[in-house]
Amino acid sequence: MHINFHVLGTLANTIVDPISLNYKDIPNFPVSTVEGHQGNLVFGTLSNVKVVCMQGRFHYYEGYILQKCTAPVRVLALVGINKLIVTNAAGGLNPNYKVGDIMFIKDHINFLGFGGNNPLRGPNDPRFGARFIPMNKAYDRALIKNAKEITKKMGLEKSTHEGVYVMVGGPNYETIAEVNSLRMLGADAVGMSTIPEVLVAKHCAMTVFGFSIITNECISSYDDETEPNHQEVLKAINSKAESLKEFVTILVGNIAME
Ligand SMILES: O=P(O)(O)O[C@@H]1C[C@H](O)[C@@H](CO)O1
Ligand code: HPA
Repeated sequence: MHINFHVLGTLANTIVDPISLNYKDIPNFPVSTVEGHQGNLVFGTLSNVKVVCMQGRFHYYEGYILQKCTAPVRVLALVGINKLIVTNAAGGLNPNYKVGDIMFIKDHINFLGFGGNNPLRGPNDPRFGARFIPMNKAYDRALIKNAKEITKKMGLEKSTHEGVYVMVGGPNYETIAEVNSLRMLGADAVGMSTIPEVLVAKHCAMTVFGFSIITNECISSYDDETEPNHQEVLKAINSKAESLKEFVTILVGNIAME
């Protein structure tokens, strides 16, 4: 199983018998350039399950093409990973979402993909998967159900949602008109990542579970004086790190028992 715990890099510290490889020491691997993304691939066990954890991911806005951003997912497939947990920091578009809430991703809107910017663009490599792939069942329903049961037992029910994630290119945060249009499209949370990795994971038939940590409430009024910033994003993530580590550890154990 692979856990993409880029933002909660501290999860990697709970991995038993860790073997950590710095991205710069892996041939042709991209390197993380974003604050909070540490840049290690950590192998070990969690809940007695063999896992690989990515401490740091790659974004289109860093200048990498999407094929490069998602290359690690294919590396993981080649080392035998068939289940992927993806996480991200996201702005809350849904007015009911508060900072620190968790949103299980039930679906996504691939804004970059609408124009054809897709990591699967180009000649298809049939060793990984088919040319045309369905995405209507991208996020595993059984794992969402399982995750809901865990957060309920942890007393997090009221701060947990199930919603639609939309990816924009970044690195700027959204204008007010953009926030309002993304809401109209039916998105609940907005971020700058995750979807390319999910596309590549689905191409090679991985089971995917994803969740967003709501790090800021998107600003939708011209009267609002506040501005989003990366420090508040990091602060919100850090404040949730312990409970999310517990959540992921239980989820991994449950998946292994299935
Ligand atoms: O890497 P993710 O998508 O989790 O983090 C979001 C998007 C940007 O990298 C950053 C903006 O604050 O947070
Ligand atoms: N917009 C886009 N990406 C983000 C945000 C946001 O408000 N917060 C964290 N990542």
